[in-house]
Amino acid sequence: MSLILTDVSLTYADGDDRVLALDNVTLDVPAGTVTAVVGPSGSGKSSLLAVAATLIAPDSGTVVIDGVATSGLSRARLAELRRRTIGIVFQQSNLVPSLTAVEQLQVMAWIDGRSTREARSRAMSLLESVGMADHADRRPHALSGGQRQRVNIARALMNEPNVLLVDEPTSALDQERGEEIVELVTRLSRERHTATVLVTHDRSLLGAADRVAEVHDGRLSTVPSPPPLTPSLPQ
Ligand SMILES: Nc1ncnc2c1ncn2[C@@H]1O[C@H](COP(=O)(O)OP(=O)(O)OP(=O)(O)O)[C@@H](O)[C@H]1O
Repeated sequence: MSLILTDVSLTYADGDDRVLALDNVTLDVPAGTVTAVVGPSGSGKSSLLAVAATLIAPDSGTVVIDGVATSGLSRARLAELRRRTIGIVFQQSNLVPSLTAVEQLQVMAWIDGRSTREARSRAMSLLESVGMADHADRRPHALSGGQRQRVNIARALMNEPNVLLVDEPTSALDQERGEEIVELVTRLSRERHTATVLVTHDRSLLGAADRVAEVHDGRLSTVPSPPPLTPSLPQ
């Protein structure tokens, strides 16, 4: 299944004027692939993610998720679609301070009305797949920025979404941790067949993405992917 945006335009009210945030954007993200979206501040990256997440309805154009056209759906139906189909990793870690890593994930299943035992075993297996099984009982304050981001990513996958939207996952991390997070997102997207969009301002992190799309003043263009990063040789 996939995420398809076709001719999407979005404006925001700005006093008596309107700001054009997305200008006829078309993007097709197949299952199991990662499209990285890069662009300068204010170019429309967050707007693109918000439209893909069905959090903002575009002025025109269509968003089709898993074959479902989202325009005209009720708020309740959109909320259900988001819960079941879309995993979102926000730029700011929004883990609950009082919950352990495994509980952060379990909450997602509780909201979805699933059984506690099944939720715990799925949460543990996801933490394992992001390299955090040993830290399952730690609360956010006892985790590093990169570890918190791993828990965020695992949590976004808890309800087995077909679409994964990741907003600037590396902004609080150094280069090496940033690369690890992008590689992790790519591996998980392939393993779990998610159609993934990853927004970043840092082009040097994009070696792992299948495709890079560049956004400027709300217009999107696909650019050739950079070659994979090669490890530097010892001196
Ligand atoms: N709620 C809003 N009301 C009015 N204008 C907005 C609103 N949100 C965003 N904009 C404008 O829309 C344009 C696109 O903003 P957006 O946040 O999508 O860019 P961005 O590429 O994500 O930026 P950044 O990298 O700084 O987060 C900008 O000109 C911004 O000022």
